[in-house]
Parts: sequence; structure tokens; C-alpha cells
Amino acid sequence: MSKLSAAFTSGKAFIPFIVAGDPDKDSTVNNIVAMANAGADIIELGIPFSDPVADGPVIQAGDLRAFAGGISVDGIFDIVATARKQTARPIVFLTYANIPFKYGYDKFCKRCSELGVAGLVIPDLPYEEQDEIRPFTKKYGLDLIMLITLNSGDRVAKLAESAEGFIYVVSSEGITGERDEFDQRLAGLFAEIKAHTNVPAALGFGIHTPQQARDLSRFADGIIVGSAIVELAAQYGSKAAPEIGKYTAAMKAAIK
Ligand SMILES: O=P(O)(O)OC[C@@H](O)[C@@H](O)c1c[nH]c2ccccc12
Repeated sequence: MSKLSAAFTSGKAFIPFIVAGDPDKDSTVNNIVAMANAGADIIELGIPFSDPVADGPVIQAGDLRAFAGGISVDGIFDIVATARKQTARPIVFLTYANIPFKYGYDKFCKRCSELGVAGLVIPDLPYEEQDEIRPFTKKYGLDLIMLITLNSGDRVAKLAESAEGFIYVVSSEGITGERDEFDQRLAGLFAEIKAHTNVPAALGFGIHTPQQARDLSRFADGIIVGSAIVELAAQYGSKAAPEIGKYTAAMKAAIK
């Protein structure tokens, strides 16, 4: 079984997101280790990008802090290598398609597999263009994470059937960021996905409170949170690890 799918076997999974290099490499390592020690089941590490079309203001600000700290893709690989000495928890990259393309698909995926990065979430990679990178994710044993939204319509079946690791269900239209209400149709979307695959499906976009996480995990196999954590990184800077750890523990406890 894929390492990512296995992270869902002992209950609901909590999947926190941070921006790599926000505000520097050492802090990112500390934040990864804090989230792992606090019970994160998978860690989603964002590779900052100059044109992050799906990122809301909180994550864009994290990207800018990371750029100001001089982050690079190789610097991000260094972060993972250092974190790996302290935790074996699965890591996935959230990356826009241009980054592995420019780095070179083969070299990028090879480096990921050497460091134990288990999968890639590529929000701007259309289903029809997956074939460009899939030979390389396959070659190096990485899971290519499918994104499914309420607007996926009749593509839900083929997306679910080609899924590996886990499925990222996007809760809402638009950009990342905290929300107070969620679409009533989400439970039905999960049911539809489950009719096509046994690959676990996690929900992200807008979730920030333990109560929301608890409610939504009635039908979602996992809960993904980004902006609320990146906000802690903004507030506490290089001293954010204990705060991020506390938040992770509270969210994990809510969905257990
Ligand atoms: O920030 P939120 O609303 O908690 O959503 C998670 C999200 O940040 C993270 O998974 C993510 C960051 N950038 C993205 C771009 C597309 C899809 C998802 C993401």
C-alpha cells in the first residue's frame, strides 16, 4: 500500500500545510518536526511560486516571506533532508506545475524519492496534462494526488479511478483561506468518490476550527489545513513551532 494511503488506516488523518522556507529553512524544519510530533499524519509542504493562482492572501504572504528568506527548490530539498533526520512522517509537496517542469521532471521526482517525499499535489495541472509528469512519478514511486471539486462533474469517476495515495477534495471555489460555511453537497461528493475508489479522500480549503474539522470528518477521511497554520507562522515567525504544534494537536484530537 502507498505510504500516503497507509496514513489513513488508523483513523481520520490530519494534514497540515506550511510554506517551505517561511521565514527560513531552520524554522521550516522545526515546524515540520513540531507538526509530526503533535500527531500530523501527512505533512503538506508548499513550494513557493511567483504566480500562485490558487493561493489566498495568507499563503501568498507566506510565499513572499520565503522568497525574502532566499528560498530555492534545492533549499527546500535541504529542508526535507534535515527534517528526515528527526521524523519519518510522510511529506507531500504542493507545487505549481512550472516548478518540476523547470527543474526537470526526472531530476525533481528522483530527488523527491531519495528524500522520501511520498507524493505531489499540483493544483494547476489539468487532468489532460498529467501524462507529461506521470511517467516520472511512476518511475520514482511518487503518488500523484488528484484534486476533485464540486465542479468536477462527470470527471469525478475518472479522477477517482486514476487516484493514488489520497484524493484532495477542494471544499470551495476560489482561493485558499479560512471560511465559516461549507457547501451542503460535499457529503454527496464524498459518497460519489467512494463509489469509484478505495483511495482515501481528504478535505481542504477553508477549514480552521476543531469543530469544523470534527463535523467535516464525519464524511471526509482526512482534514487539510493551510491558512490557519501559515497565519501562526506569520504571527510567531521563527518561534512558531510550539504554537503550530499546539494547534496541530488540537485539530488531530478533534477528528480522532
Ligand atoms: O489554506 P486553507 O484554506 O486551509 O486550504 C489548504 C491549502 O492552503 C493548501 O492545501 C494549499 C496551499 N496552496 C494551495 C493551492 C491549491 C490547492 C491547495 C493549496
